[in-house]
Amino acid sequence: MTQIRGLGYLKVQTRDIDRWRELVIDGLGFAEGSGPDPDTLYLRMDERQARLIVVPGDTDRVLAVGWEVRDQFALATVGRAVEASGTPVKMLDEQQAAERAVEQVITFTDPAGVPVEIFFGPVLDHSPVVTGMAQKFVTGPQGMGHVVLPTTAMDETVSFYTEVLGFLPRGAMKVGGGRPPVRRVRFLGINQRHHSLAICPAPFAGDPGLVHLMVEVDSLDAVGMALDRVGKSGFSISSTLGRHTNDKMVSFYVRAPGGWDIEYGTDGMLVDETYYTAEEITADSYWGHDWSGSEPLAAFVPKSVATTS
Ligand SMILES: Cc1ccc(O)c(O)c1CC[C@@H]1C(=O)CC[C@]2(C)C(=O)CC[C@@H]12
Ligand SMILES: [Fe+2]
Repeated sequence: MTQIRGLGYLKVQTRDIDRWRELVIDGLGFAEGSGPDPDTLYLRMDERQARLIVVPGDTDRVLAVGWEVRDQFALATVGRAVEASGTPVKMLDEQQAAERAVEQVITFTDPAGVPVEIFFGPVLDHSPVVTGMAQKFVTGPQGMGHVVLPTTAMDETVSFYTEVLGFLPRGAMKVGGGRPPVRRVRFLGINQRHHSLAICPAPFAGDPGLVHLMVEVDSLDAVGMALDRVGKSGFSISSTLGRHTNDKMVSFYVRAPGGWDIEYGTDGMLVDETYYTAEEITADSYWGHDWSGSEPLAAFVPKSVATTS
């Protein structure tokens, strides 16, 4: 039984904070919050102080994938399991926890090299969440959404998340034509959201360390309006609107500065663990999701020619 309850927050660094602001606030309708650093973008989706944190810097990369546990006892259990697996764990001090607006947080690096944080006790902001399209983000017991992480060490990374952190397999899809040696994207879940994490075999590790972040909203109209807005602002649409075969989400993907995507969707299914068995899908979508206009993901091209904006 996993202790992890959901994706809690995502912290990224970017070279283009102004463009990030246009994307997430003007385009996707995140609510602007506030936090300790005046130059950092704190983005609210719900009663949390921040779910998405965008920090200006000299590279585009993931700074932390934050996973939430119930309480201090669950946090200690996860910390012991990670240590026992041979991965060194650091407990952050009170000030570092306060910066993250949580009570307590531990950090370590996963086998893909992604910085992971496990926390409990998010600090709430009870002021109204004023979103750009009056939409509500679907969070709560399903967490913030999902992330897809690239890895050059597929087996180690999947073992770590399943056997050490207790993520549950939620199916897979063959990639790269499906010919031997067969490679699969693996979807992993920890709550009723079909997947909170997917691990994707990629040829290049390192920055940005992300394939995409998915956030879900409560109406198709908000998805359509966001698609219009980011298109008008000149952002590259990596994938057109479509419905996924596994989580049934209707979504589009927009390229963020840094060479990775934000998936913006609605109508995702709820998994009933009593009856669920892990499936292998043979198409990513029932309709739509045309990736043909996509600029290459940074995780799929060598560093020197990576698309970074
Ligand atoms: C197939 C699928 C199901 C549900 C999702 O939320 C979802 O994001 C996907 C696609 C995952 C993934 C991607 O986003 C980038 C392009 C990828 C790596 C592929 O080339 C196959 C799987 C795709
Ligand atoms: Fe996704």
